[in-house]
Amino acid sequence: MLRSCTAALRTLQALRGRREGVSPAARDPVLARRWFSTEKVIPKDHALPNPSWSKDLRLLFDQFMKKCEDGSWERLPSYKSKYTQKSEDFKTYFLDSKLVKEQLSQAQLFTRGYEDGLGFEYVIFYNDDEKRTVCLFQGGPYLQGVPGFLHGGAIATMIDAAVGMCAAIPGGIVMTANLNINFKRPIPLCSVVVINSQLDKIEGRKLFLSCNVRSVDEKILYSEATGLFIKLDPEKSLI
Ligand SMILES: CCCCCCCC(=O)SCCNC(=O)CCNC(=O)[C@H](O)C(C)(C)COP(=O)(O)OP(=O)(O)OC[C@H]1O[C@@H](n2cnc3c(N)ncnc32)[C@H](O)[C@@H]1OP(=O)(O)O
Repeated sequence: MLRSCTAALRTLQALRGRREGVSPAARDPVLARRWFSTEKVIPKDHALPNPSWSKDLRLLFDQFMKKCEDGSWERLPSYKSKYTQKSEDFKTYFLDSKLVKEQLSQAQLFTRGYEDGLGFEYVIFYNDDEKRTVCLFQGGPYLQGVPGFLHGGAIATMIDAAVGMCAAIPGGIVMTANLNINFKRPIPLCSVVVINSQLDKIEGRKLFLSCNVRSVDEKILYSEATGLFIKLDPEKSLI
């Protein structure tokens, strides 16, 4: 815990130490090359190890990557901001698509908005046969609620994201209609937990899911949740 917190704080200090009044491109030759080059920038996949990841998180990541080798599990990539077909599909549910386009150009995925190690560090794996996801999550120092522990809203966010992926893969364009969480034990800051999500049933446009959050050794049950996700109706606008 201490080591991953230290790595996160080092990132923060490095950011704070940057000289003021100098553009990011002037500070960073790699960034400058990207800005002034015509080559296409490949978005960074954040669901991969970085120096802030603790030993526990790396170990679990390696175990799941092994499980991916026979194709039963799949690692889901994750981007800060990436304009995908899904973003395009979502647009059709908004009346004012010009406004949406402007907003989307600046938009970032909420769970990827922090520098490495400070907020949500996670990777989600999906098993299609079992219609379930496993999310390996390390909550950084910026997610504190009660001193030393994760904020309930941060836990809810991560559960929503993990369960949401479990619903979105079979369901397509879905939104959370209901999320019910029981917080049973506080989660220590910078520790690693495993979020297991399961698709229980589909009734028309409704997808019912359940979820639990456990310690790496599975001995502690931190939270349990159920979620209802609704597949959007192409005939209905959201606004
Ligand atoms: C890949 C992404 C991962 C990230 C995951 C993050 C996901 C999110 O956080 S989404 C953001 C939070 N959610 C929202 O903002 C959604 C706000 N809600 C809405 O827009 C709408 O209520 C919406 C789209 C969910 C459903 O609206 P609509 O399509 O009109 O459905 P509607 O016709 O009212 O209901 C469909 C069925 O669901 C049921 N239902 C809808 N809402 C609920 C609810 N809260 N509880 C129980 N049942 C519900 C209805 O009773 C109906 O059931 P039936 O078919 O049996 O009659």
